[in-house]
Amino acid sequence: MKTSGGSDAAKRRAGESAAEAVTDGDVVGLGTGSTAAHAIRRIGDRVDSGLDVRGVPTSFASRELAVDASVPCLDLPEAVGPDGPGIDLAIDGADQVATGGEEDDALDPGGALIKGGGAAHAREKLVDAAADRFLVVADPSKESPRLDRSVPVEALPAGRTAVAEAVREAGGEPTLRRAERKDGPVVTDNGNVVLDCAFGEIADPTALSTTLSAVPGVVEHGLFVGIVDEIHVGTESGVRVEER
Ligand SMILES: O=C(CO)[C@H](O)[C@H](O)COP(=O)(O)O
Repeated sequence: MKTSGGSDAAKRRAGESAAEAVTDGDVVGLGTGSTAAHAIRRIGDRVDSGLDVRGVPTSFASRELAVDASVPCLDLPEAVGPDGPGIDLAIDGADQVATGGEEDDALDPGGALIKGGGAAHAREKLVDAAADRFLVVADPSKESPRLDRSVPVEALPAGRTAVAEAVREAGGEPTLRRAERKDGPVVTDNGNVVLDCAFGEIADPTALSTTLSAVPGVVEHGLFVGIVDEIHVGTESGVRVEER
């Protein structure tokens, strides 16, 4: 599994803290990445102790982890279809979490995220946005007043050059994500490619999100704006939980 950012102990504290928010009968969105993996394992321990939950995985990797941890799974269409139970909460990691700035700043990005370091952001956004509550799990290395990391943009393979051009027109510099242990690009669980797009400091995540979503050939991008309910930040000594 891809890992990034702070210590594994801090990630574990964050993941396990969010896993404690799961209650009997819940349907839980299961995020992707090394921090969300701790939450999945903890939910699995609680299932072994009798907790009744069903997980909705956000990726091939999170489904595999859930199966290993004995967490029963539902597909997203089953969960959110007309006869489905819905999703009570989702627990997912992030590559960067905006902590925000001045209270009177109309563009305060507090709670906005960049996701997609594991190229799973399209399904993650579907699941996280569909949940009644979305809990982010992170360590302090992910926090920043403003978002300034590259934004992953999942694009249809045939649209990659047109999408790259549109990103340049929007002020970004796109780089096709390459696989580490295979020749050629990373291919997502959906069969698409990923452009990592550097925009520098993102003053207005909402506006950039709208711009990127409107580009033909963009399947989904990694800016998550206005959907976070709680952020569980694991530290070396404990967990800080912030509501949004
Ligand atoms: O968005 C993601 C995958 O697409 C991950 O949640 C994000 O990359 C954080 O991963 P980690 O917890 O391993 O640092």
